Amino acid sequence: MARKGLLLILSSPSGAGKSTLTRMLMAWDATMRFSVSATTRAPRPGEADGREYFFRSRAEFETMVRDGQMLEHAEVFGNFYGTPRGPVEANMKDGCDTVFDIDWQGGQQIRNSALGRDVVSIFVLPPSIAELDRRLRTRAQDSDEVIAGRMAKSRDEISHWAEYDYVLVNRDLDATFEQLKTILQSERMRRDRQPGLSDFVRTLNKEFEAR
Ligand SMILES: Nc1ncnc2c1ncn2[C@@H]1O[C@H](COP(=O)(O)OP(=O)(O)OP(=O)(O)O)[C@@H](O)[C@H]1O
Ligand SMILES: Nc1nc2c(ncn2[C@@H]2O[C@H](COP(=O)(O)O)[C@@H](O)[C@H]2O)c(=O)[nH]1
Repeated sequence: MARKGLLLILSSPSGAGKSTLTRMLMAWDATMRFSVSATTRAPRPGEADGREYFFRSRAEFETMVRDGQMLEHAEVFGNFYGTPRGPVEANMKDGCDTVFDIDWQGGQQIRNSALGRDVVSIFVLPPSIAELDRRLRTRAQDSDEVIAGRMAKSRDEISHWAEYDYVLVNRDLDATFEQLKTILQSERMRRDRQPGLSDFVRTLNKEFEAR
């Protein structure tokens, strides 16, 4: 049986560090594929179309939804975000794992979809609300108004933590990344144990028979 790709979903309140952790994971594991979302929000300085996001107009986004091209989509902080279905299905077919940086609404939709059995979901919490605010400010990518809006929504996002398989408190970045790698390695072992071990146990049984 061909190996199935895992769907590793990372969610958190804005600024807790999931994009940073996702980038670290992509740099660490060359086989991991990043699900590039489509969004109607404007690009930040340094963001490129097709790399961080597919930047689309509202009309283009609505067409993608209407044509069934989205695996999930949601309104987040006044903009639309969605996961294009095609690349995720291609990754699964190739037996490659995919990492998603999406909010709780998207996490819920993918978990409840036909692909839900292959989901491993991780919620990232900030060490404190003051630190969350500090991280959004020091990232220096959003206006004060946008930051205030994101902080106001963070309580609601955090209220979904218990829906996730794993919860990480991102205090020290390197320590959190170690935990993330441990989760991935364990989940890969669980997925791979059947095909590999069946052959090995058959060999052990032959040894029993030869005694
Ligand atoms: N453990 C940490 N300690 C200190 N700073 C951190 C830590 N983790 C991430 N950061 C910093 O916090 C800021 C926000 O991180 P990041 O952009 O990854 O958050 P996010 O959860 O992806 O936010 P969004 O949902 O808005 O995309 C960045 O400047 C990042 O470098
Ligand atoms: N439901 C989805 N949420 C998504 C997707 N892509 C990103 N996001 C989430 O939106 C917020 C804001 O992101 P930002 O890049 O503007 O800071 C954050 O929580 C992302 O995780 C998606 O495809 N679907």
